[in-house]
Amino acid sequence: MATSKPLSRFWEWGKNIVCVGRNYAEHAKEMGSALPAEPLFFLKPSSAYVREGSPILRPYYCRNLHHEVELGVVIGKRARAVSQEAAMEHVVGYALCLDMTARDTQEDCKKKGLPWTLAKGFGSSCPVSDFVPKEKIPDPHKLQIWLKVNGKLRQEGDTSSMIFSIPYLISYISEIIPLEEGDLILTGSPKGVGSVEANDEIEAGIRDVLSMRFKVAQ
Ligand SMILES: O=C([O-])CC(=O)C(=O)O
Ligand SMILES: [Mg+2]
Repeated sequence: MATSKPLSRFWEWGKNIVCVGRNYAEHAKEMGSALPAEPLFFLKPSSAYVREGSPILRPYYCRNLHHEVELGVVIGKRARAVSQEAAMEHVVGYALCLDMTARDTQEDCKKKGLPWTLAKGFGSSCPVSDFVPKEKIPDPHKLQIWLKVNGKLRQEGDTSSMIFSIPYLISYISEIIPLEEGDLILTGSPKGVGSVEANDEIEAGIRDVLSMRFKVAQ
């Protein structure tokens, strides 16, 4: 049974990967997008996970693969229409995640009014770090997340700049999508997203907590 596995291996049995978009004003601005009045979200399949040691694969139809570094929130207890006040009781921990995006495909989908699945949901579109238990992060809204490509800093953001807080996101999403143990919420990317090529090395981290490395392959 899935739930008998230790939580530190959530990516092996996590079901839903819910990704929040435009949750940092400066990233919405760099994309030329309006600020959302309510959270915008989309899904990745659970087969999108990649762990360190395996490469991020660029889908064959993509010519502009972008990195987005995001704080991931791991759900530890089923959440259905939970209040903001109760939301954090449903969190068991965190992970650092990359929302890998076929940016050219996404632009095309936006123009045609099509869903973002091809742009956001391909295999290996969700690299994840080790699981970090909730106790290790006293305040998830006071974290600095960063990302380097080939040693050069590209993204640096503070989770205090999120437009919608983690309790708000859990409450809002759980009214629409029942969240289950092992599900992961990606909380959106700060500014500085950009392209990666085959053989590039992405390093990303949560300052004072963890870092991770991934190679990009064709
Ligand atoms: O593709 C986008 O810009 C939306 C998104 O995922 C984010 O803001 O993290
Ligand atoms: Mg994103």
